[in-house]
Amino acid sequence: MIEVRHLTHQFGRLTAVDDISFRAEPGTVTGFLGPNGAGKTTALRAIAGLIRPTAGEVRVNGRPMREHRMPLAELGVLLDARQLHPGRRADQHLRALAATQGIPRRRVDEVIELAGLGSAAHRRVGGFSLGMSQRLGIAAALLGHPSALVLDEPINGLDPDGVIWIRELLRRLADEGRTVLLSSHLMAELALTADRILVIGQGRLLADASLAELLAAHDSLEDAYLALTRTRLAFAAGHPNAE
Ligand SMILES: Nc1ncnc2c1ncn2[C@@H]1O[C@H](COP(=O)(O)OP(=O)(O)OP(=O)(O)O)[C@@H](O)[C@H]1O
Repeated sequence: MIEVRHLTHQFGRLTAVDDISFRAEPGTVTGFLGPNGAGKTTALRAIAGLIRPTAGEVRVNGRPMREHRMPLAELGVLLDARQLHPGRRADQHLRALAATQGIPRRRVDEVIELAGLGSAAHRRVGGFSLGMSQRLGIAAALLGHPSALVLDEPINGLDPDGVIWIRELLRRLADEGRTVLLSSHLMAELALTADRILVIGQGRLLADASLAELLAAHDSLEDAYLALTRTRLAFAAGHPNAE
């Protein structure tokens, strides 16, 4: 379970995340949708405990991340898949991460297989494509069998097989009772993957609804997204034609 209460984060004068509250529940794939610069990554970083919010709080399985003794077992995180030491081999990277929390080496082999990286495990990550880096990031996120996951744009760079692979993986993880929160710009893909949709614009939460609710009110997730971002953001800006 991921609980976000009145989360606000400012970078100097810029309010990147503005008083958002929501829950991502176990057994559910929750999709975070919003335009560039809406605040998705900042919110995910705050959930992962990588930045301290200006206001509000975030709990993962009942506690802030910094209070968990075995963080990799609580929350798997994929943020910037490219931010790895380029000279390290994929298996070395995963082994080093596993060693920080006493995760056995056989789990490293398991996640390498699960991510389809078997043939690339001994290659240096500096030579990886974006899709391979994403697969490695997902392998790392799964290392500790976490009960919750936050994945920032995990579909970016994946080939068609990879897109199907991650769709099925996220479904399976949710069906196992895990909490899955991912961001994506790919609305058609989110419509196939997510059970619940959070729409964020200019740091604010514009919608928190099940996919079924959104599709009952609109022809597609894309229509729902466009309607929400146009009318709510116009309203927030005091636009006279806003609903
Ligand atoms: N480290 C930082 N320092 C200053 N401003 C930042 C920093 N990180 C993000 N921002 C700003 O905060 C706002 C929200 O950025 P964020 O990356 O969270 O959005 P996003 O929804 O993830 O966007 P995208 O879809 O483009 O990845 C943007 O205006 C961005 O420029």
